[in-house]
Amino acid sequence: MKLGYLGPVGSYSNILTEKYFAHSTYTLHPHSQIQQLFENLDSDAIELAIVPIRNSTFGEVRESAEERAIRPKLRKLREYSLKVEHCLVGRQGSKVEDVQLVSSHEQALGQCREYLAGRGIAKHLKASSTANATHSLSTQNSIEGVDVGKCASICSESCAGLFDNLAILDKGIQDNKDNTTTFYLMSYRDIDGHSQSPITTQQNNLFAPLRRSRRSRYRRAYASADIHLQFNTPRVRSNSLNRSIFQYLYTFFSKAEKPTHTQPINDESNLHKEKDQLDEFLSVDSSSGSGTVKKRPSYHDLLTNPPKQKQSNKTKDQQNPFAPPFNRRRTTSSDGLLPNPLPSRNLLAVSGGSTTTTPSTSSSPSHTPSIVEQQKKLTSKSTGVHMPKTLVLDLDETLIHSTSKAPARIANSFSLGLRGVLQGGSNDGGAHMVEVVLGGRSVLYHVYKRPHLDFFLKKVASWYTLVIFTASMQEYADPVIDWIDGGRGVFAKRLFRESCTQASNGSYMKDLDVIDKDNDLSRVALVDNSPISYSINPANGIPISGQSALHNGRSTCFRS
Ligand SMILES: O=C(O)C(=O)Cc1ccccc1
Repeated sequence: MKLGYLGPVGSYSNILTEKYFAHSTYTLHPHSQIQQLFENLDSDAIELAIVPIRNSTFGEVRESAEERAIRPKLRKLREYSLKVEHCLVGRQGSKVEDVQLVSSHEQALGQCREYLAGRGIAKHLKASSTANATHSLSTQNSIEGVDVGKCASICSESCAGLFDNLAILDKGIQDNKDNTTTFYLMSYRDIDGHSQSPITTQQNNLFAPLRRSRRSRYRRAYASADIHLQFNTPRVRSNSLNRSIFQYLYTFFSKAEKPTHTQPINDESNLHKEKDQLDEFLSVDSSSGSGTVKKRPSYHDLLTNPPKQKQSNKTKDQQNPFAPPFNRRRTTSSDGLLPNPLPSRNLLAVSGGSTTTTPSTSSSPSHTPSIVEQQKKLTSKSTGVHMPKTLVLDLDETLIHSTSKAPARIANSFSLGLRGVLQGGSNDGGAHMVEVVLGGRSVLYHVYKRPHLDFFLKKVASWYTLVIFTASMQEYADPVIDWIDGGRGVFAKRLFRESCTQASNGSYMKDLDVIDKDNDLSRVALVDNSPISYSINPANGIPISGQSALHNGRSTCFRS
């Protein structure tokens, strides 16, 4: 069987291919471009291809994602992991201090970014593979006008050993010592009788929004599989972290796939289920026609045509007669009405009845070790170069939806005096009840989790430091956060209304410097349904559709 890989000899794809396929069943065919691999699969010139998919440090392999995206019928048969250790390689006699230009595959450059920055190696040249870059270093006199004595490449140790005139200048230069690349074995065929349904369709829909220029290609390719795509690219200014979080959001479930180099992939249904969960989380509707991506509101849409509850020109607080002025914590308003503990909604104040104590602000049951503690442990092992990334999450309409109106079907039980019981955290009608006591009066909120919130939090908590930043009041938000945290300790920090900055029009903005003024903002992103929230740090914002928009007639959207 003909198996293609990204060559030439010495590339990481070659190392992996030799490791698993060096026997008589396969003839190995190096390719100089990832795109060629896919085209040869299309034309049947090769039956199988080893394709680099993603890296633990630098994320998705862009070309592979793009090529997979336009081939919904291509199947993943197996998955392999390769630990990747990079060397800086130069001509014999050259020194690290002299290197001005480094060439390699963009993945390798990305995986060594901090190393290169630390040594002032500023010129980076992308090559089709690590081995090709190294081959050029060996054979050319200058690269991009820089004398080859001042050039280097990044490749494996075994690749460096293939060239007599080259020497290893430094070893283990990847930023993350535990640097692993995942490869897929891909084919249009059923190999070894493993019948596979195409798995790429849904994932690919998720990649598709990333590249505007490729849309017509995607559209045509999908149309041939009777899948009709709609595109919507949220127009956010990006920094590398929110790009990577976008990538995560779009490819969430590819991370959930298990390494299967010894087993065929046969848990398709799980993969699809998990992907559906993400779609729902992101309000991508995969139920309306196979693989159709429902339009998510873009950044621009959100600014010009905000979700319903924000359509008025009035500020969040102006809309709400109960809202207190910013930065003035009080328990009663001057008009004697209850202050609004939430940032933006008109509330129905529920009065009367005996008041119960608001759950304590730090009442998370203690679990040892909590996710945050586990993460701290991991971080303390990491080098100073590897600072954790912080994912800041808005609360209302991003993670939860709440209302102070009793849903019709539970209104009766509510009036029968269930409140005392519910306050302890029971569910009724899918809602969790939170009683907020302000100024001696209480309001009961029905709080609904965004679908699959628990799964989402579990996943992101293992990758990022999580912070809740809400424009709601602490008295309301704390018990809600306690509930969604469920004693896991997923949130490292909680920031409330008093940490917001109020704009001249009264709306609340979230200045990310508040989290930690020494924090490097390139490592912080804020997921928020309201673009105003990240208007101080627009490059750090990740829009997400507001949950109440999802609520329209789709009660299943809010499950606990
Ligand atoms: O260029 C190579 O050697 C490849 O096979 C792609 C790649 C690059 C960097 C890490 C892993 C795979």
